[in-house]
Parts: sequence; structure tokens; C-alpha cells
Amino acid sequence: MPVARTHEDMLKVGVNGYGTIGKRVADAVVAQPDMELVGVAKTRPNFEAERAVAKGYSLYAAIEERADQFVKADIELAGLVDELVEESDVVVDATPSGIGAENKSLYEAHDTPALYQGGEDAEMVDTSFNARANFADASGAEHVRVVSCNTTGLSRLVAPLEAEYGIEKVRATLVRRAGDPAQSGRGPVNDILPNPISLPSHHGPDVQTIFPDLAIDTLGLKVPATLMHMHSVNVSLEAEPDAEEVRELLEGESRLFVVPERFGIDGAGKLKEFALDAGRPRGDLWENCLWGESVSMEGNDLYLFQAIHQESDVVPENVDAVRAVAGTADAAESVETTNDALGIGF
Ligand SMILES: NC(=O)C1=CN([C@@H]2O[C@H](COP(=O)(O)OP(=O)(O)OC[C@H]3O[C@@H](n4cnc5c(N)ncnc54)[C@H](OP(=O)(O)O)[C@@H]3O)[C@@H](O)[C@H]2O)C=CC1
Ligand SMILES: O=C(OP(=O)(O)O)[C@H](O)COP(=O)(O)O
Repeated sequence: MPVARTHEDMLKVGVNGYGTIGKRVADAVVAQPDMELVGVAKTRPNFEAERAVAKGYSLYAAIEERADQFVKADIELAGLVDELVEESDVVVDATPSGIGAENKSLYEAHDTPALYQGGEDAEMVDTSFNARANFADASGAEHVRVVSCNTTGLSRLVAPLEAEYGIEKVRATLVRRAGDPAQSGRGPVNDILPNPISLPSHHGPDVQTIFPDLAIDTLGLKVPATLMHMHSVNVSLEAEPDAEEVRELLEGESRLFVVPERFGIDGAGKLKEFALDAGRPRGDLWENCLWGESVSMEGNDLYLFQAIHQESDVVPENVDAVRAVAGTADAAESVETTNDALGIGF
């Protein structure tokens, strides 16, 4: 049971950038027993601004010159983003790729530690972050990058395999969704793209920001889908466990959902339907979704398929990164608190 906290004890969290990731992180912060959402920042008064205010979130203008647009749209503003940053113990920057780097000086000016997302360069932060793999590295850090959805998915899988068996090499092919459901301008609409065409894709080097000594090759594609990414993974282990043993190991991981055969889930569409039936907010799947019957061993080679819900798997990681930076919990405590508060696990 989490310890009841007074208002003064609560970690004050601001969210700058209220899109796919930011709105989910804001909701997740509100659900935590030890956190308080100071507010969220946006550049313009669209439907997301309306909904944020309707939920009772304090809304801040991310760009001062555009603050009057909110007034004209009759959307109540709590202030400017500077005030949000000043009032926060930790800011989660969930702005589009590259904007986080531009915002770094804003956070430094207020001496407020900041979390960035996977679209930012690893070089701009003190450490990249995955709760399962390197929680402690973010302790007391000023600038932390929560790695991308695909890198988070790979890191969650690599961590227990590395600890239990040792890994010779990871080879992963990432079949990536073209865009998120609301991104009407993204493609391809009718094509299958090697993306990037040259090897490796950025995902392998990105996983190495979490596991510096890991041998990993990744290939990427983009397909006309919006629901989830799909990974076809081969891990050469330093041991030869049987498939059942590996499956049991993976089933013991709180953020890996090993999809049972009896569910009859044949792809991302049914996974999303399952999440909606289970009452998940926005149909989110915070866990890697890994097909149990795909877990196979050939000698020391492990093979499996996993689906990654790009819109939500990094959300619990952001919540944990807040505690890591603030130094208020260790990895096990934080993951348990986050999982309980969100309802992670089926
Ligand atoms: N979507 C995904 O699948 C994943 C994304 N990521 C990473 O998360 C980050 C955010 O991505 P995502 O949520 O998809 O992006 P979105 O475009 O959905 O959301 C970002 C929001 O930030 C707002 N914004 C733009 N400029 C600024 C600014 N200067 N200050 C404050 N807010 C601004 C925009 O809203 P408005 O202009 O209306 O205010 C926009 O809606 C990126 O680094 C991305 O790589 C990581 C994992 C998965
Ligand atoms: O970080 C992501 O994917 P990536 O790990 O393939 O770069 C997110 O799904 C965002 O991808 P996008 O840059 O295609 O919007």
C-alpha cells in the first residue's frame, strides 16, 4: 500500500507538449499517489486544449506571442510555460522531435530537471532511461531521455534475457506503423517501405544507449497501419534453455504481456480491441504484447513476435523517470507504484 502523502510531499510535475504522449503522461501523473500535475502547456487552442481544461488541468501557453489565441477561443489559461516550469519539481517535455532540445535552456533557466522523449538525441541528456534496465542512472540527473517506443519495447525484452542467460547478439526486424491514428497526413497509404533503407536502423544504436555492450542489429520498415509496431526478434543467447523456460521468465516480467493462445488474438487489431474491452483508457497497451506461442528456441537462438503500442508504452517509463530524477523511490518501488496506479498487467 502506498503511504498517504500530504500536499507538500507530492512531486509536482509539469507536462510541456500535450499531444499523443503528453496527454497520456498527464493522465498517468494524476493517477499516481505521490504526484500532482501542475499543468500542461500547448501552443494553440485546439480540441486537446479544450479537453485539458474540461478535465480540470491548468493550461499554460507554450509560446507567449500566441497566448491571446487562447483568450480569443475562450479557453482559460493559467499562465505562460515559464510559470509551469518554475512551479514544477520535474518537467516532462513531450513536444515534437527537436523541440525538446530547443526547450532545454528554458528548464535550465528555472533549475528544473527535465525528461525528454525518444525523438531527441541521446547526446543532449545526462542519460537515456528505461525503468527495467537502468533506473538508477537517472538518480539526481538534470536531463533524462525516455527512449522511444520501439527502444523501450526492445529494452524490456533484453533486460531479463541478458540477466538470466547472457546475450550473444540480438537481431530484430521492426515493422513500424506509418503514423498514429490521429496523424492524417502520414504515410505510406499503400506501400511497404524499407525505412531506413540503410542498415542498421536507428533502433539498435538507441538500445545501446541503455545497454552499451549489447551486440544488436535492427532493420526497420514502415507499413500502412496506425495501430501498433510489430517486432520479429531473434536473440542468440549464451545458454540453451527450452522455450517453456524462456516463456515463464518473460511471463514473470510486469511490463511484458505474454498473450495466451486461448485468447485467439491474431494481430494488432484484436490486441487493441482486447484493450478496449478491458477498459483501458484510449485502448492503451502499456505492456509489450508478446505472443506466447511464438516463443521458440532453436539451439541457443530465441525467436518471438511482439507488438508495441507506440502511443502508450513509454508512459509508465516517464512516470518512473520522474521518481528516479527526484530520488523518491528505487526501481522496484517505483515500478510497483506506477503499475498499481495505472492498472498494468492483465
Ligand atoms: N507518438 C509516438 O508513437 C511516440 C512518440 N515519441 C516521442 O515523443 C515526442 C512527442 O511525440 P508525440 O506525442 O507523438 O507528438 P505529438 O505531435 O502528438 O504531440 C506533441 C505536441 O506538442 C505540441 N507542441 C508543438 N510545439 C510545441 C512547443 N514549442 N511547446 C509546447 N508544445 C508544443 C503540439 O501541440 P500544439 O501545437 O497543439 O500545442 C503537439 O500536439 C517525440 O519526441 C516523439 O519522438 C515516443 C514514443 C512514441
Ligand atoms: O519513436 C517512435 O518510433 P521509432 O522508434 O521507430 O522512431 C515513435 O513511434 C514515433 O515514431 P515517428 O517518428 O514515426 O512518429
